[in-house]
Amino acid sequence: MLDTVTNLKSLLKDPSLLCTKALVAGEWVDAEDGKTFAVMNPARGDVICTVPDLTRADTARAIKAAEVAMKDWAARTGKERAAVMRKWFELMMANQEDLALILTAEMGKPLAEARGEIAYGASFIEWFGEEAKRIYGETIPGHMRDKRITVLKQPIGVVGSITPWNFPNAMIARKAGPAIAVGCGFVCRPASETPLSALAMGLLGERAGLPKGILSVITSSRASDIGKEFCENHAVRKLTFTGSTEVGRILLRQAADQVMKCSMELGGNAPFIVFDDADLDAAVEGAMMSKFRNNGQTCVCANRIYVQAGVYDTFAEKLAAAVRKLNVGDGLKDGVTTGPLISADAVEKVEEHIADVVAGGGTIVTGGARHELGGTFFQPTVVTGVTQAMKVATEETFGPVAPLFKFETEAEVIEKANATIFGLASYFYARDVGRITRVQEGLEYGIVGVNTGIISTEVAPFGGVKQSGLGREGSHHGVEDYLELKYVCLSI
Ligand SMILES: NC(=O)C1=CN([C@@H]2O[C@H](COP(=O)(O)OP(=O)(O)OC[C@H]3O[C@@H](n4cnc5c(N)ncnc54)[C@H](OP(=O)(O)O)[C@@H]3O)[C@@H](O)[C@H]2O)C=CC1
Ligand SMILES: O=C(O)CCCC(=O)O
Repeated sequence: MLDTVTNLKSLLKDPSLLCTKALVAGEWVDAEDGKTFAVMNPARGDVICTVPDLTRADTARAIKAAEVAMKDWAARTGKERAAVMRKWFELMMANQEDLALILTAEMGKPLAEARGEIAYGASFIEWFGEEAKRIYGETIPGHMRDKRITVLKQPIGVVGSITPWNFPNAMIARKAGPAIAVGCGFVCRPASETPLSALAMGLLGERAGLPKGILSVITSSRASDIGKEFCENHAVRKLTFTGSTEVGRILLRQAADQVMKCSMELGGNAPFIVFDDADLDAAVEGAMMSKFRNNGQTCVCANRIYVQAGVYDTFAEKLAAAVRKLNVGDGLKDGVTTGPLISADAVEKVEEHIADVVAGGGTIVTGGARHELGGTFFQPTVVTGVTQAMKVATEETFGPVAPLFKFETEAEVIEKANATIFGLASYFYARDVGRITRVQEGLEYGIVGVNTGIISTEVAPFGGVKQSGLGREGSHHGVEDYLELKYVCLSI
């Protein structure tokens, strides 16, 4: 174990970024009961280090500290808060390489993608820091001659955050950014698989000048305990969650008891549609990015690829050729494009989906099995002959499997694309302007990528409809979920 810590530390320009204590109420601490849990490297299957396994009581301390600290923080001007956030952004970018190394070690994505995620995460801190200066209220013409109506926007209160392992930095940044920018205290509980990126962000936030207690990082293997503390502690006024729809539902039920405002960024089942008038090479490139980014482990990854009959075979050949060029391996090695899956469970789910396609009469064009590297490495896979009756049509695979469905007409594919409880991201490739307009309007999704496989940016509202979630993250809309409106009626 010590060897691995030393190895990772020796790669870092600033070894102090590899934190093995938790950040609670402005102090770097152990768990109150002294327990710890191990953080694994999914590419090597060994332990990187251990971190404190914090309890509900530790979380309650962090919440109390956030409640106290936000009084002064919220009273500062937007410009003052923006200055601290600017510094935080700059420190994240100055330490991009170290943060990326830590991220790849604990999560497995290739280093180039990890660098991209750090820049993406930092962009939310930068963007929302700038928004801190623009939290405008309103005046409304009075309803009587002697009445003046104003609407104030005030920070909602302490925010509890629960995030997944697939974006250990960016998912926290796009919640912490708006919360802290508008003046809230923020208590985050990163996924138990990936606490190290969160701790490093916490350390840089501290160095940037965030006041003690404004940001706590609760490392814990006891996810449901921490979720309960967030939902039952009266000081917490907002819960923000990214993860599966299943856990989102549990948290929404729990949060109902104290009528807490919730943002939920949940599962997806993204359709990726290729029409026969599309630029096929561009569509293949877009599908590669959308499907295989993060080894298929994002909620906006293409999950169902619908290809119009006339171009189906050609598209399948071109996609399979591109997939065969992917280089699977340890994300820390040069030239690797595709890391391991996060866990043995994830591998099993991928295998289950492929077996279900084959049992239903589908064909494996490339891949289809565990990778010779062993562990949780899996061959990037393309399957054809996929139908709406198969599991991949309704379940999120969260892995490197591109299932190709054949369709004939525009109306048919819109109906099939919408036949899901999810509604996060969708994509299509076409050139006819009438078709582009009809299809973007017809897709029941929070996000539509037209002739692009990448839609993520801090300047646009990210979020889903139906059972993919509630609320939007990013853009000027992203601060609204962290604010309360106060209507003031002045009689003169
Ligand atoms: N929308 C998205 O981006 C994501 C979607 N998913 C989907 O969910 C599937 C399962 O992935 P998984 O990571 O297990 O997602 P989960 O929804 O189980 O986990 C997300 C976060 O919630 C925490 N959590 C789990 N149970 C509870 C609970 N009862 N109360 C409070 N917090 C809880 C987890 O903690 P811990 O780390 O300890 O488990 C983690 O931090 C994936 O295969 C994918 O289909 C997953 C991740 C992200
Ligand atoms: O998987 C997620 O939860 C978010 C996808 C990352 C992004 O593109 O913003």
